[in-house]
Amino acid sequence: MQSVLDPTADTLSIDTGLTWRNRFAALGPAFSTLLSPTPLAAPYWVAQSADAAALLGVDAGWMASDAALQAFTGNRIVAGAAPLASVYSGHQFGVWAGQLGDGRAILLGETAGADGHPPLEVQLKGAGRTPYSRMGDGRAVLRSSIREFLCSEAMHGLGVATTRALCITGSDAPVRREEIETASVVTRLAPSFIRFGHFEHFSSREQFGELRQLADFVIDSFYPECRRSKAFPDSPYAALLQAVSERTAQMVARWQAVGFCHGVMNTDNMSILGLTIDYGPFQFLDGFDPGHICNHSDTQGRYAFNRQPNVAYWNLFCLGQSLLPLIDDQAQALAALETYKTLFPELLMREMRAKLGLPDAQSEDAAFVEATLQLLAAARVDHTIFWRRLGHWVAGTLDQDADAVRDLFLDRAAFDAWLLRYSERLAPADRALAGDSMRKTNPKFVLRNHLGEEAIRQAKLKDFSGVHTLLKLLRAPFDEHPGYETYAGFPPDWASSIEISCSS
Ligand SMILES: Nc1ncnc2c1ncn2[C@@H]1O[C@H](COP(=O)(O)OP(=O)(O)OP(=O)(O)O)[C@@H](O)[C@H]1O
Ligand SMILES: [Mg+2]
Repeated sequence: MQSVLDPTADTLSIDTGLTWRNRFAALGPAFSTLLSPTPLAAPYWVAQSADAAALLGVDAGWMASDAALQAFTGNRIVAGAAPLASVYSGHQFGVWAGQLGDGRAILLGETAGADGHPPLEVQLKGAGRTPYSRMGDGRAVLRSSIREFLCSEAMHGLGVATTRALCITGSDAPVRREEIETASVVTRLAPSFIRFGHFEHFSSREQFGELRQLADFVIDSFYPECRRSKAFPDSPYAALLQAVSERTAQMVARWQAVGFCHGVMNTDNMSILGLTIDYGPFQFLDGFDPGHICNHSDTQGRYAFNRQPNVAYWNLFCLGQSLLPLIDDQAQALAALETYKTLFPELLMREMRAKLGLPDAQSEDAAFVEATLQLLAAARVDHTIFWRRLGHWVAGTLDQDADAVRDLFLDRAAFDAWLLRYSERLAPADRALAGDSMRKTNPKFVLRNHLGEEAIRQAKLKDFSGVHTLLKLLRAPFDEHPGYETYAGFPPDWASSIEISCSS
């Protein structure tokens, strides 16, 4: 679908200073539709991530220009880019949904990368209708775009594999959701935006030539070691399934450790590179509730916090099924998937040991971690605050007698019994060292719903300072940031009534 550009606008293409190579576009028309974004009236800047700009290698001065604003809103053609919408399918809430595709995210293209900057795909989310928009309007609203922008950069700050966000622009153009809101575009970056759903698409249609082409592209571009796999010397595709299982295990283990609930783990929202993708109804846990459901539309709780590890396996299984025509041996596919089942618990245990500052691995650690989580769950103790305060107690810098941690629990006796057990386990550790490493894995700042809501409320009034402040804190969430204590505090009472649904 070729959009009609504003005839009064300067239609000369914009030079971003980047070199483009657009490999996904070169896969051919079975994979995507070439099209231009649909311009938005009178765009304005909401925020930019200087870190993401530095990663991409785009000039900081140029990012301040009107040309950048127009380019990243999709209002002007970018020289050298080959914009497109890709086709994928997927399972949504456990049910086969058939064809989906980029209904509102338009891939500008892929940079060639140079001088220490990796090649990256640049994608505009909310840039207009595509052949895959179905009933949708191709737009994203300011509210959800701010959440996506901030959470992308927050997750990177937390050390979670994720798509990145370069910038966010807004327009007063109205967008109808439950109420009339305004349009926004988030520019996302990733080495690739290919999802499990891309594979499911071609497999389900028995387009095995395209399936192989896609798998070869992913292997040669991102997993070249799969051609030399020791475990699967005869099948690079089984090796690919294993490699994706590993990356997914790493991603989900880190989610669980930081208390991140994704909310829509459909197979079309699972990255083939193991990146967190699609920040919709996500939530960081406030009080620790293992069964927490963050997506108001998820009535069955399929994507509850403690179900995420199993859902990831279910999704990998779908990917495995879609790769079967290439692997051609069910036992090999199952063996590749088995990697997730063995690796995930190991990685999660490693994360939990780090959170606890344990100096080594012992056989009773699993039971101790379980007891710790039960203690937190029983009192719905604030997840982020507990771990952060624990680190301070271990380091002995603040809170020598653990009062600040104890205060989080109603059942003081249960806490003291736990603390005794913990102290014994910690005894051989260098406390200063342990406390220091705990504060490098247990963040002080996470993007809690109420913090996002407050920044969104201001942004709707054209005050973007709340977004900028959150970005400053969340890009470095382990730092103390003196003066910003309120952003690290307990959620207000109204936070529990925030309802985040799929509407975005
Ligand atoms: N407003 C919209 N207009 C057109 N298509 C949409 C819209 N909202 C969602 N879709 C499409 O519906 C499908 C599922 O949406 P989902 O919420 O998972 O993705 P998304 O948030 O749009 O984007 P992404 O997964 O790229 O972050 C996708 O094909 C998506 O492109
Ligand atoms: Mg999606």
